[in-house]
Amino acid sequence: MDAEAEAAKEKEKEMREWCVALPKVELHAHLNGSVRDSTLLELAKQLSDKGLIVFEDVKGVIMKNGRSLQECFRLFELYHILTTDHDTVARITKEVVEDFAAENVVYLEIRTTPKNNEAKGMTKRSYMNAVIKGLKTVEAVEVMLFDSNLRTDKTLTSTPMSELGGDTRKKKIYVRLLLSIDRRETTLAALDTVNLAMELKDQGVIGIDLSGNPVVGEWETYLPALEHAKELGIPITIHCGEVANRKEIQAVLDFCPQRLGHVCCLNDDEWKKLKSSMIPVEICLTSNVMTGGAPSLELHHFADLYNAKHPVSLCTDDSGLFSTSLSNEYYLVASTFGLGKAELFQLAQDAVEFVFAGDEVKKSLREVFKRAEKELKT
Ligand SMILES: CNc1ncnc2c1ncn2[C@@H]1O[C@H](COP(=O)(O)O)[C@@H](O)[C@H]1O
Ligand SMILES: [Zn+2]
Repeated sequence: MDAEAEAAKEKEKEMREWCVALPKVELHAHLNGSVRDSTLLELAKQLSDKGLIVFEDVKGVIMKNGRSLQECFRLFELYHILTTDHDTVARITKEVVEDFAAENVVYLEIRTTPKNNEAKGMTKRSYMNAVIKGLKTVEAVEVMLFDSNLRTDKTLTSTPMSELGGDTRKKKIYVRLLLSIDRRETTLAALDTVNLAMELKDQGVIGIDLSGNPVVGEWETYLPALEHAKELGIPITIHCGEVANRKEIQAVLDFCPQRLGHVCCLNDDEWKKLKSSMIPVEICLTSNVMTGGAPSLELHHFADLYNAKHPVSLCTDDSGLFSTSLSNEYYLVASTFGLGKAELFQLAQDAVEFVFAGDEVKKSLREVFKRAEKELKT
């Protein structure tokens, strides 16, 4: 390798490490899309030992690189076969939190679809109990799940950055849950999910998401549930424009949720409407490029929104499925759009304002960033 290539490699390494050290806020992460490959393979092996699947076939699918949008939803079918029993749901939740905390995510909203599965004796409520149990078993890091943590925790605002960033002592991470309505669900099932979110609001659940295969289902089916959530004052985020469904994109923009995911296939009028709405957008670069929502990283609509000073927050969507991490998404923004460290820091910090958690949490997170600014060289 010549000296120039060597220097470029060194520079990339330094920037990647800086992106890991940067405190980050993750607002769009699906639980089952964020499972480690090693865990999926282990679960597949167990089912194969019981003769329920053929390990080699499943391994090929899990490790495959191609991830078209429709392939993703076929993969989720497989993931759900592997993960949907109470103990495994608790396990993957624990691991997902640990993985995000390990790369200095200081606030994490995990979204997941509560599932009924009669064969496993699972109801939407028992599925969520397993998720919450998983959060409580995290050991590698201190999970701040309740607002009451803030009253008992006097140390967070005075915790040195070194503790939040990869030191031997326990790091802290705020975790909140969003309940996803899957586009395959009926109106009644969607309403059940909203009611469950309300029941679990003292257990870390703070919002509702609409997701699932964008070529399936009708907006009118979920609307009563989304309106019910709005009436109850539950914050809502909606997957918008993963495919060019004009009628639905219009309806979503008119609905005015608190946040939007993706916004890939908007036409000029919808784009204008989005920008004047100032609704924060969860940007998922790798996911959009892999699934064809954006033609390439270079041509991703992040640049347009960022330059227009539209509120945006970088997110992973499905870090397991797309083999990415939030630090990698920040690195991609630096390497693709030329943002420097000061701009990346600002981008990470701005996301604090779009979290669904309350003012006390925001205040603590602002403190985290204030301290980090002094310690992280920008
Ligand atoms: C790639 N872009 C995407 N677009 C739409 N929905 C997506 C998604 N990625 C994930 N999901 C939604 O999240 C579920 C998996 O996590 P949970 O079982 O809920 O934890 C998927 O089944 C799908 O409904
Ligand atoms: Zn998503």
